Amino acid sequence: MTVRPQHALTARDIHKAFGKHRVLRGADLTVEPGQLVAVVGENGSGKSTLLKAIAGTLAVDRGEVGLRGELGYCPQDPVLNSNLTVDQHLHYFAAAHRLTGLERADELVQLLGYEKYRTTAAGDLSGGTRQKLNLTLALLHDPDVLLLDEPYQGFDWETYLRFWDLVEDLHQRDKAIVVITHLVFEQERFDLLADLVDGRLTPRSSQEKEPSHASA
Ligand SMILES: Nc1ncnc2c1ncn2[C@@H]1O[C@H](COP(=O)(O)OP(=O)(O)OP(=O)(O)O)[C@@H](O)[C@H]1O
Repeated sequence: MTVRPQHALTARDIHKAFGKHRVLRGADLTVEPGQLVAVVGENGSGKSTLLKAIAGTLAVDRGEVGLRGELGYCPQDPVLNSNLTVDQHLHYFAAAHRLTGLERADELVQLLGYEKYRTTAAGDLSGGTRQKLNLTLALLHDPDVLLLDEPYQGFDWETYLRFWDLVEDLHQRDKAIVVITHLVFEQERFDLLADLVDGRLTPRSSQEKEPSHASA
């Protein structure tokens, strides 16, 4: 008997208004393990609101979210403690995830190229380096479902390329990944592009790709 695997992520009929401003008006998204999805849309269309809703950091007015496995969420604005060093952040987050070692953290710090700032307080880091730490913290526990809100902001070109290598590695390892991006020229990287327009997501077929097995 073939058992259909559960989706990694499902968001159904998500509604969110701020006062009279109805930002999300029935957004649906389904992502399978091993699928890389881009959420695109104009400034203010509600992309960050959608990711916050899926991550559970923002209460929705209506709708349901289902996640399978562990979640890693990289918000647009780094949530860091200015007084703590990079290493302290890594230790605290590792402890919170009950990790026994810092191997993955070391790997990510090296890959993103900011080893020399490990003893620097987050408040003294540049914007790009803060973002590197933000991304490292989201990936530290090797989550199954990843929500990345414009994760490469402030990255130099070298780091930007390494970031996409990292995403490709996660993609190959069957992680379900949702990335908010404005970079339309990156669209060939994705299995699915979903346009957020008028509070709803519409899938966009990406060029000559194989038909996708997930849908927005
Ligand atoms: N806490 C809030 N209170 C009131 N309005 C909000 C709040 N958060 C977001 N909004 C409004 O909701 C709309 C969608 O914002 P959101 O940040 O989700 O858009 P976005 O698509 O991520 O934009 P960008 O591409 O500029 O990052 C905007 O008009 C924004 O001003």
